[in-house]
Amino acid sequence: MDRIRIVGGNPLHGTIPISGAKNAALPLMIAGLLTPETLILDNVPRLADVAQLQRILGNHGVDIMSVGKRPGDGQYQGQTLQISAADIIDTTAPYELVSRMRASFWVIAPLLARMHEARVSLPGGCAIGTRPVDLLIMALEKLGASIDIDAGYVVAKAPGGLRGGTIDFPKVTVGGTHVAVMAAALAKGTTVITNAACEPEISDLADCLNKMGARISGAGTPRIEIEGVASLHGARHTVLPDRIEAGTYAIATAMTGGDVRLAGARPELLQSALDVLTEAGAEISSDAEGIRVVRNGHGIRPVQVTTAPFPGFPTDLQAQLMALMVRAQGASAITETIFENRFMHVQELARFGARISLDGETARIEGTSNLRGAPVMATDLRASVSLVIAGLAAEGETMINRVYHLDRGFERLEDKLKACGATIERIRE
Ligand SMILES: CC(=O)N[C@H]1[C@@H](OP(=O)(O)OP(=O)(O)OC[C@H]2O[C@@H](n3ccc(=O)[nH]c3=O)[C@H](O)[C@@H]2O)O[C@H](CO)[C@@H](O)[C@@H]1O
Ligand SMILES: C=C(OP(=O)(O)O)C(=O)O
Repeated sequence: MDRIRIVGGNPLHGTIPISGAKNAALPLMIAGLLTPETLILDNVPRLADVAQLQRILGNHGVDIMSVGKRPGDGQYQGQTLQISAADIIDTTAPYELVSRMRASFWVIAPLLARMHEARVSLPGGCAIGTRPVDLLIMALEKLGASIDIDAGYVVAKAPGGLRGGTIDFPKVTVGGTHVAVMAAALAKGTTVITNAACEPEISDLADCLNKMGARISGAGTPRIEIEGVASLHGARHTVLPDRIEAGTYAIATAMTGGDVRLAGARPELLQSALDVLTEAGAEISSDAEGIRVVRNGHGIRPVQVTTAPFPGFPTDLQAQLMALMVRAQGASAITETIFENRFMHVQELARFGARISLDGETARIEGTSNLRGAPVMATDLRASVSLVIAGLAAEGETMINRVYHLDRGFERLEDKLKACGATIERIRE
């Protein structure tokens, strides 16, 4: 299993190109199941999760062609995927494929909408909480599906096709909203979703579906209205930049000091995180090319932050912010409200000398300037990268084990950081 070795202490200087968003690319690829025509997606990141979803879609009979680099493309250019679901040959998504990734469960929506049946294993994904799918099931039931759980599989049927309905989510759910939007796109009649997730990845999915002939309005607000259509056609869409990757490198720069341009990042996608970083003492500016993060001279100020659905501070940046606060000049507090078990990084950060205590859903962090490199274990995707951030600032060597979590969500992480002066290498085993 690969490991990552870091020798900390170098400030970051340079430009980091921001990849297409994992959490947008996955639902967009799944949306390819909704049409027999070809969906072309540009700027798809080269990630383990994308490769895994290609296998899952392949199992349903989807033909996926990856167009490699063309002359003139930059070193970090995302790939173009041509997704053709002309014939869906299998409506089962098996445990062996689905258990590794949360988002793969969402294939249930297009399969049900187009084929009127689906049998999908209950999902896996990052171990950050129980992560039930009751609200996704509720949404499909509101659109007329009958659902049974059988031997670990969700078996969904809608013999006459789905019909529009009213879906009021009691809790904001990104996956629930993706599923409801995809299913409703091909349902007969109008669907209204209230308390919908407002994450930019929802708007990206809706934009793409509208290019495919769907009639969706209000995406990006808590009320989405969808007028179902009989069929969707092919389209071409560019995946939006990854706000979590951008936020991660912004935090890394604040952690080490330095001056980094995040090329292609869009500030409006992560304003709450940028505001927190400004409060912590980083200088942030942006222009048409991306975001610039600078921290020179002065230290890191402590902050009090609570995670919340978009536009609040994202839970997917909580671990990274905690790594930063480990080095703050004073005491900070971070409250996690989205997932009940998303503090797995706390015990690993302690190996660097971090002083963190947990009090229910709040972590209290006593900052220290004395971080020492250590052997650590990556536990989930964002926790893993928080260890990279700590390692970049710690004195001496850090060895991160189990980096396959990182490869799920960060494209060429070592290359991007090395280009900005970090001492970081992958040890392949
Ligand atoms: C692939 C992807 O895009 N993953 C993101 C997505 O995950 P995901 O879509 O799984 O997260 P949700 O927004 O659905 O989860 C939010 C909360 O709702 C709960 N819940 C969800 C569904 C359900 O049926 N019942 C239920 O109780 C969850 O346990 C959690 O406490 O949004 C999360 C919240 O921004 C991010 O951290 C993940 O990176
Ligand atoms: C939790 C994440 O991914 P998933 O929902 O796929 O587990 C994430 O992207 O941080």
